[in-house]
Amino acid sequence: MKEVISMMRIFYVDYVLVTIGVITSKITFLILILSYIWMGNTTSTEMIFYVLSLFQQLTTALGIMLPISMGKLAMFRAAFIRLNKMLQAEELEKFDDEKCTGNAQIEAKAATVKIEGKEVLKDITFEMNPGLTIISGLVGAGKSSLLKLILRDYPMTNGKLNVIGRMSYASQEPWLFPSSIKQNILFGEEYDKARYKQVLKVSALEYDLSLLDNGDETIVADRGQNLSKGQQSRINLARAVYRKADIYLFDDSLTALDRHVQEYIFNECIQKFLKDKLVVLVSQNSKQIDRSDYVIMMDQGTILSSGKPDEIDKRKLNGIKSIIKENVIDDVLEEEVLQTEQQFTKKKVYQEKKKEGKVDLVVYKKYIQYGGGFIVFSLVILLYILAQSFESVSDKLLSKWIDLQQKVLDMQANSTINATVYEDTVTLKDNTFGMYTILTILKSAMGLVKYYAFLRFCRNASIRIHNAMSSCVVNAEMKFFDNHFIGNILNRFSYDLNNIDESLPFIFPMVMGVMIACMGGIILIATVNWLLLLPCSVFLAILVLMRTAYIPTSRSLKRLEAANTSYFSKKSTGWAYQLLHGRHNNSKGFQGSTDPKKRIRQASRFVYFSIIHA
Ligand SMILES: Nc1ncnc2c1ncn2[C@@H]1O[C@H](COP(=O)(O)OP(=O)(O)OP(=O)(O)O)[C@@H](O)[C@H]1O
Repeated sequence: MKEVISMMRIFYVDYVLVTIGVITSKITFLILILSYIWMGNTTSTEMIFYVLSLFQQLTTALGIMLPISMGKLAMFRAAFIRLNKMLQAEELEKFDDEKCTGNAQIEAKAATVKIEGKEVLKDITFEMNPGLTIISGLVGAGKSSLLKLILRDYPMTNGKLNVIGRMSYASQEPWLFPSSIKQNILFGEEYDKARYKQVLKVSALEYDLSLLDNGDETIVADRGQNLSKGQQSRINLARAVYRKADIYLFDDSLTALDRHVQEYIFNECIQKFLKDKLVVLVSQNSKQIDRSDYVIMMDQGTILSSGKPDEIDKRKLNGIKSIIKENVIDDVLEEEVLQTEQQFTKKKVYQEKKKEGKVDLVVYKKYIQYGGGFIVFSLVILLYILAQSFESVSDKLLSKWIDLQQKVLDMQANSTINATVYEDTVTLKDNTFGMYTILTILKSAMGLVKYYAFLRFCRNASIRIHNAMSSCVVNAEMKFFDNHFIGNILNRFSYDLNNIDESLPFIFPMVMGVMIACMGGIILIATVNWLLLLPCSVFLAILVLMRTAYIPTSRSLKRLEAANTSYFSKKSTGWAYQLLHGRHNNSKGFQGSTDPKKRIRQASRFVYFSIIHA
């Protein structure tokens, strides 16, 4: 609500500037003509209206565009300052990991990490070389923190860390973004068909994808709701494996999988596919520990013991083993995974669709109701009609006054003219001018009043729509959030509300102004010479024809853009996650130019602007 009020203030300032510009230009025109006549020049109605039409063009540039540009300049300044502040923000330490080096090593010496005053890692010393290193330990021992230290996500307070080689990381919580499964795996990396197929195989995804109608083109819903936990984990893992790297860091990536799948991935992926790489796996599985090359056991942020599996302190290993999930738990998990996997093809998720045809009348009706109702809306329209009547009558009076002025000048030149007739003409001329001046002031005041009334109407509508939407979303059943992408919901609050809050108050008065001005113009023309209505109706017919071609096209393009914008809104939530957890992958992530939704959105936007200017 505060935002809407602030935005409306900007509009008020914009419109006051524009109205002042328009009023000033009208008064300037009046002074210009007066000065011209008072200097003894003769005029005619044709000439005055010709000058008026030229003056109106000047008014557009100086009275409308200039004040608006000044307002936009202020907005540009504010945006520029904010952007600059963001660009000047402190950066994380950079390290070049663009290319694989072919050799890999991680070495830490007395590394300590302190977060918010707490020592998360203490005096960590190790050396990891190609082969499988398993980090094990109790819950909260510091395993994930150690991976984050290697990724340089956690800053070191003491000690040294040296990482050689390109890294790839799979987080403990599977992270998926709303796009196809394929895009989730590629994550901006080049598509290599052979490697991709191989990765699907070693990540045990081939069978799952064969169950889906669209295979790997199936869209992943928000938080991967249409996938089982196991499938999410495997896609998360496949993404890390697909990336060509020297070092692979897997944070508890296999735990959510059933026993057989765990074993399959451990054998096929970790032990075979990545056999020459430096692989770090967080695991508490004793079988995996036994088959690793190097083990680091952690407790309370320190390394309890490290070395080859048969070298490490068995007593400590036994302590760890006791908390390892037993097969009984694995079996329960397996059953759960199977159940969810059976459901997975049945789940229906709402898909954004482009609407067709005209906007329903009920939409306009609702908007008017939110703005204050039909009576308020009629009053606003009445103000517009009143302002236009003043405008038309003042134009008429102007032409009458010019004719009378000319008549008076002619009478002054002709000495035989009757004095009473002369005086009557002068009085009529002065009265006409008086009326014209009053109407010019009135129409200027009416211009301000009508804009203010309209903006208040729009502001009320915006606030009420916003409140109604918020209350609907807040009170919605959980099912609503399960079936709708968060991006769709966000899109309603950002893109769509933005159109209502910002575009409508600007465009609607313009449309009404032009419509009523056209009607006023036609009436004025009819009062001068009704025969002029004939060419007028030809132009009107051409305009209506152009409108019938333009409106459906622009409406359709706007809908296309909106339908594809939701996709970006939902990705933006992924972006935040990527910033937190995927930064180290240095991935191009969502920038992939192959994204069809992105292309459709950009193309529809471009065509829309092109047809507006055409
Ligand atoms: N960003 C952080 N801010 C504050 N404390 C943190 C942060 N990261 C980790 N810690 C703390 O450090 C300790 C180790 O956490 P970490 O997640 O590394 O443990 P873990 O061994 O991976 O646990 P789990 O097996 O449950 O994943 C915990 O006590 C945790 O609260």
